Order: sequence, then structure tokens, then C-alpha cells
Amino acid sequence: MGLSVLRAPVREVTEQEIADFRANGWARLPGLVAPEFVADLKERALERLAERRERFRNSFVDQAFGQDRDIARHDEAYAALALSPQLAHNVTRLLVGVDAVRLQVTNLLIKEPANGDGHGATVFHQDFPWMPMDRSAMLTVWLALADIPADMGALRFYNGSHLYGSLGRSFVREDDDALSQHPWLETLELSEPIDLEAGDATMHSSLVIHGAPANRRDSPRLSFTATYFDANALYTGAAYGQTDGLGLEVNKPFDHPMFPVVPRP
Ligand SMILES: O=C(O)CCC(=O)C(=O)O
Ligand SMILES: [Fe+2]
Repeated sequence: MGLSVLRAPVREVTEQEIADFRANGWARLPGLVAPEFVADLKERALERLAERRERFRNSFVDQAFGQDRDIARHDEAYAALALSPQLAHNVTRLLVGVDAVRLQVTNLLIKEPANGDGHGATVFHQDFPWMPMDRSAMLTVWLALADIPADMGALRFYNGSHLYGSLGRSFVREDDDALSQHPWLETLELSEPIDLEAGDATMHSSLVIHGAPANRRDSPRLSFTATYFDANALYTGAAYGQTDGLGLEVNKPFDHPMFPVVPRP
């Protein structure tokens, strides 16, 4: 099957979801992607994961979940979803003042059951403090590839925390989660644990504080993420594994095949 025949069935975001995203820094999107398509994505994910089961667990991030970065470069169904015009349209509707977005990265995430030597919790953090973009209009679509009951580790968010700007990096040292650094975050409302079904998604701002509990079920938590940013963002030159050595120019847009502008419908 060629790329051209694959069209990802993504629905339009609602006005209420846009309002939720703006107010809370994230939104829940039930049934964002049609179940048949997601069932195929799940099969593809399991095939890839079977090939690369044992992983290094060196960094603090690796202790929280496994990653298969840039999966959309290796798999046409993931590419069809990540480059879906409808999805890009949804993303521009959520972000304020953004007409077009680039794809930053895709990722297949696996959180193994905590029993034994599985993964731990994802500590509360913001995504933006790591990024070499000069503006924070950026968000991640986090799609459940199979049912994810709350105790399997769906994300939780500090509602409204995206309104406080960049609060610093996490995953750098032991105990440097956002709450240790900023105990006042506890005054904000923590979103309720949510049960996601395959095809449900959350979308979160790069500035909202989010984390996830360990997986207390006996099967792995499987999700796919795609992160998008304002196509007008300029490269700051900040050191970042993904962008170092790509030849990007400081104070210029991310005009590079790694960061395609996603066409809208
Ligand atoms: O899936 C997780 O536990 C964390 C994912 C995350 O932090 C992100 O997608 O920004
Ligand atoms: Fe994150």
C-alpha cells in the first residue's frame, strides 16, 4: 500500500475542546481517530516493539517510558496520521494566533507494567523548556493505541499551569520534577484520572505541567504522540539532540525536511 492511498480518519475538534485547551492547557478528545485505523496502528506498533524489546534505561526519561522516536519516518500509517491535514487543522485551531504548523517529532511510547523492573511514573514536567524554538505555541497529540484505563497511566495535568510561562527543565536530576521545584503548583487543580479508549486522545500545550502514574496493569500502555509547533517559530540555537548538526540557522524558521509544514484541508 502506498502512502498516497492512506488517509487517516481524524475528526474535527469541537468548540468546547478548544475552550478546554485554552483554559486548562490540555483537552480530552474522545474518538479523535477512527477505531479501525487505530487497530492497525496498534498492530504495527506491536510488530516494531517485538523487534526491539530490551532497552537501555540510562536517562530519567527512560525510567518512565520507552520510546521509538520518529516512527512516522518508518511507517506509512503513522506518517499518514502525523501528516493528516485534518489533524494539522485541529492543532492550528487550538493554538492561538497560529495559521500553520510544522511537525516536530513523532513517537511510539510504551510504559511497561511497574511490577518487576517495569517503568515508573512520568514525573510532572513541561515540554517547552527543552526546546530550541523561540516561541511556545506548540502542542502534543497523545493518542491511545489500545484502551488505557487510568491506572495504566493516562496523563494528568495541572489545569491552567500553561499560563505561568516556562518553569524550567525536569528529567535532569533526581527529584527535579516540577512540583519539587514549584510547590505552589499544588494550589492548581490536578485533572482527574481518565480512562481512555483506543482512538481517544489528549492534546497538551508545551507549557502545561503534566505527568503520569506508573502502569499498574499487567499489559503495556501503548500510545503514539505527534508534536507540532508554529511554522513561524525561529530556531534559537539552543543545544538539543534532535536539531544539533542539522545546519539550521539561528533566527531563521525550521526550513528542513525534518520539520515539514503540514498542509491543511
Ligand atoms: O506518556 C507519558 O508518560 C509522558 C509523555 C509526555 O510527557 C509527552 O508526550 O509530552
Ligand atoms: Fe511531556
